[in-house]
Amino acid sequence: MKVLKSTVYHPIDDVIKGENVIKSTKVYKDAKSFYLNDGCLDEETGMYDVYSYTPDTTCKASLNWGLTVLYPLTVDGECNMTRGHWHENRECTEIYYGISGKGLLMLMDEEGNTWAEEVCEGSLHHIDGHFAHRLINTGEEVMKVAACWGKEAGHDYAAVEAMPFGYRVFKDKNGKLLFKEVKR
Ligand SMILES: O=P(O)(O)OC[C@H]1O[C@](O)(CO)[C@@H](O)[C@@H]1O
Repeated sequence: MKVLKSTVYHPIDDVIKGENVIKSTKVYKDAKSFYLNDGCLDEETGMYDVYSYTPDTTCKASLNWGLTVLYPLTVDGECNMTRGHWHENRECTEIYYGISGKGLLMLMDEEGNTWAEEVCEGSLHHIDGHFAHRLINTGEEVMKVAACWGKEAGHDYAAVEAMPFGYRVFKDKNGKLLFKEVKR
């Protein structure tokens, strides 16, 4: 029997490396519209990195593997977060796996009801395809979260812009979290 080496590696304390892995970085100038106020950060500040491994296959139900690395920053007191999206294909679910750091997985249903799950090392999260999702780093360390989702899922950002998440998460000097309800 032929035994092959994997073409992709994801050491738990590192990032995904190998064939068909793409890294994208969101810098402040492209992320500032997500926040309530301008944090006056340098425009090129790296807010988060997303590594995506998309296997080379024609199978429609193929899965992607990803890693989000969210830096411990605040923007005028608001915790650093991903843009957030629904899947274009609401039948596609996603699983998140907390690797390190701590934060929240904010979820919102199609009526706008918003809640969150605590994300920490080892936490596993199933995201229903009908829920918008966003990661928020509420800690003092880099937050790393792995994800597995269907290649056919797509990203629907427009729906989140039309109906933003119901809360914003701020942190005071003592690290106490404050959840501010968004008026719609
Ligand atoms: O594009 P957004 O909303 O910033 O989200 C990035 C997220 O997208 C994914 O790559 C796939 O849903 C997640 O792993 C990651 O957290």
